[in-house]
Formats: sequence, structure tokens, C-alpha cells
Amino acid sequence: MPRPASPAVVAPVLRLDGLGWAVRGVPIVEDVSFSVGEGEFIAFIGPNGAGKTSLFNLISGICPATAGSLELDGADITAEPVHARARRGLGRTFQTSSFWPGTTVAGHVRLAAQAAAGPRASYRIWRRADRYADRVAETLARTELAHRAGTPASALSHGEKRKLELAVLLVSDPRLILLDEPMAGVSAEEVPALTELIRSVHRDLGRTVLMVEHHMDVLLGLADRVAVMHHGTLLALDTPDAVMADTTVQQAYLGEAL
Ligand SMILES: Nc1ncnc2c1ncn2[C@@H]1O[C@H](COP(=O)(O)OP(=O)(O)OP(=O)(O)O)[C@@H](O)[C@H]1O
Repeated sequence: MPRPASPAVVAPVLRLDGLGWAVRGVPIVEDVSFSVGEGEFIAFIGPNGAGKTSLFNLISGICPATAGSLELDGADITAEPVHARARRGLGRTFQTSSFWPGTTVAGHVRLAAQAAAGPRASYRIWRRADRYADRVAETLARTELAHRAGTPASALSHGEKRKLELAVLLVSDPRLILLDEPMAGVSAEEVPALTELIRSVHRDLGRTVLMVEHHMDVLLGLADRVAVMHHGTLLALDTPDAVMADTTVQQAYLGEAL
């Protein structure tokens, strides 16, 4: 009897084929190919400057691919701009938080809900503000920010700012989520709660997640597979155990010649 194929092979949500990005002829990301199955969680690791953020920029459309192609749900999105990819359900966070300091937590999430509803909805932005109240409240509850709804973003801790980033992302209901170093700047005490939140987004909401993260203890408990970037290329993509045991990966981290 034939073995059932893995979801990553049968119905990839995302498929990269020889994807690359060069700046003035200098390759930053080179020949990256892999598929992501529905509901999968892949963590990206690699030394500083390995190309992890650049790869996320390519996937989200911030950087134009100079080689290869990219498919989302079977559609070629290689030439699509950021907003078109967002409409298809692709959302991302960034390494550095950026908020309007005086705008409240609920205000940020409501604006994101309105922006996700499209330009016509945004036009009626203030008149229809209450239209998104339920969705905003639900999202704040899920991200454990309900008690901070009226707090200006500038008054949040680093961990709460990371939660707000997730709230802003989740309110637009993305199916494929890219998290770029969600623990960056977060205090050690706040890491476990944030890790649990990311786990619930993946497991309970069933979202497909790609995450750049340096904290090995965080990603090992979350990721189905670990991708290792090195000098702009994909060095390894396998289960966490297999990647940790890979001597090539160990050498890349120790900075030894490959
Ligand atoms: N717009 C750009 N123009 C030229 N070089 C760039 C540009 N963006 C990134 N780079 C270079 O590409 C390389 C990869 O950067 P990238 O930020 O993707 O790495 P990273 O793996 O995310 O690093 P880190 O872990 O430090 O965030 C670096 O050498 C960086 O200086």
C-alpha cells in the first residue's frame, strides 16, 4: 500500500523555487527552494547577516525577487506587491516594533481591522469605528491585551508591544504568518507568555507560521521544522533534532570553513 505523502508535498501553502535577491549584482539571498504545508511551523535560524530577514522580505513582497519564483496556494505571486499578498492572507511582523506612540492599544488594532477591510472602509474610518468593536475586543482578549486597551502604545513593555504586533496582525485574519524575531528586546520574564501566545496562534487558530528566532529554547518547542540560513542560502531544512545533529550546521554557527 502506498504511503500517504506529507502535506508539504501534496498541498503546499507556500512554495519557493530558486528564489533569489541580488543588490547591484551582489547576492543577498540565493537559490532558496522549499515548500510549506498547511498548518506547518517552520523556524528560521542562522548567523547574523545570513539573509533571514531578506528572505522574509522576499516572501512578503517588500523586496522584489531577482531570481526564481514564489507560489501562494498555487498562484504565482512572484511579481505581486505587498498589499496583494496581504489580501491573499499573508501577514508579517518586523524585527523592530513601530507604533504611533500616543495611539492606544485598541486604536492600533481597530485601525488595522479597518485597513484590512479595504480602502472604502478606511474612508469611513471614524464614522464606522464601532463596526469593528467585537473583532477588536476578541483580538485583544486572544493576545492578552484587553486590560491595556486604553493604554497608549508608548506605555507598553517590550513584551506587550510584541503582543500588540501580533494583535495588529491577527485582526486581519492572515492564514500564513511571518514573525521576524518576535522575542527581540523582550525581557526573560515575558518570553514564556509570548511563546505560549505564538503556540496558540499556531495550534488553536491553525495558522501556518514562519518565524525567525535566535532563542533556541523558544523555537525548539514550537517548530515542526527548522530552516538554517547561511550566506544567503538555505543550508538545511529538517526536524529540529536532525538540524541540531547536523555537523554542517554546527560548523556554520561556529564560523568554521564549510
Ligand atoms: N537593501 C540592502 N542593500 C544591500 N545589502 C543589504 C540590504 N538588506 C540587507 N542587506 C545585507 O544582506 C545581508 C543579509 O541581511 P539580513 O538582514 O537579511 O540578515 P539576517 O539573517 O536577518 O541578520 P540578523 O540575524 O542580524 O537580523 C547582510 O549582509 C545585510 O547587510
